Amino acid sequence: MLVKTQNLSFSYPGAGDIRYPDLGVGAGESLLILGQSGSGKTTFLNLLAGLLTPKTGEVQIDGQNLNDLSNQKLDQFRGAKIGLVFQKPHLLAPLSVLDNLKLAPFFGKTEGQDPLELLKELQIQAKANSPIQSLSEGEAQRVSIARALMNKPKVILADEPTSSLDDENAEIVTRLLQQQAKKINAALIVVTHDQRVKNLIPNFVQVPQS
Ligand SMILES: Nc1ncnc2c1ncn2[C@@H]1O[C@H](COP(=O)(O)OP(=O)(O)OP(=O)(O)O)[C@@H](O)[C@H]1O
Repeated sequence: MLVKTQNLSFSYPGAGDIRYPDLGVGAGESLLILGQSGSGKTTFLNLLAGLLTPKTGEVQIDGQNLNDLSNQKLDQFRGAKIGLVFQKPHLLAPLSVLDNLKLAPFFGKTEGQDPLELLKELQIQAKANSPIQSLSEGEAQRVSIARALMNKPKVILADEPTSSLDDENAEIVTRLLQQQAKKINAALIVVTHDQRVKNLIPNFVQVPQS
């Protein structure tokens, strides 16, 4: 299993515990995280990425228990092993598409994939030298997927990646995420409300744990 969780719970100060189902996601597998608004889905992704520390339980990514890593080691581990995709692409607007992609191996201290090859697969190679601020939302989201894939992560975590996209782009983005995850044999975990994504990825867990 590339992603394994056990007995995870979390609480924000002054709020009750959120309890999470145990997960096991293998190489090339995709899983949706479903649940009502405010149920704790984004918190779950942040726990899986090691951006939050659980109240109880543990997360294992590629055999590494995140609780056992110092903050500095955790940052490095995340950069090398985890690709993150958010609802709105967090890209550096004045930089070109290519320069945004090149930042990922720099921060992850990895060699990285060939960014031009990746842009070709995501059908946006024509935009390689364009500044991010000149892209449409669908194009920018594809660039953020390319950036998440640059270090060939073991795990791809995506939080509502299609919610600001029209039907055509939502389907393109979901299919590209699945194809790329399969190609690099990563585990893909997607938080979504989006029926268009649910139609393409059948496996899911529900938050909170019932
Ligand atoms: N930084 C924070 N401090 C305190 N409470 C928080 C914080 N972030 C989230 N919460 C609360 O924790 C609960 C879970 O939030 P979370 O964002 O994980 O839910 P979600 O299922 O992703 O919601 P949505 O589907 O609306 O995005 C919510 O009640 C939210 O208000």
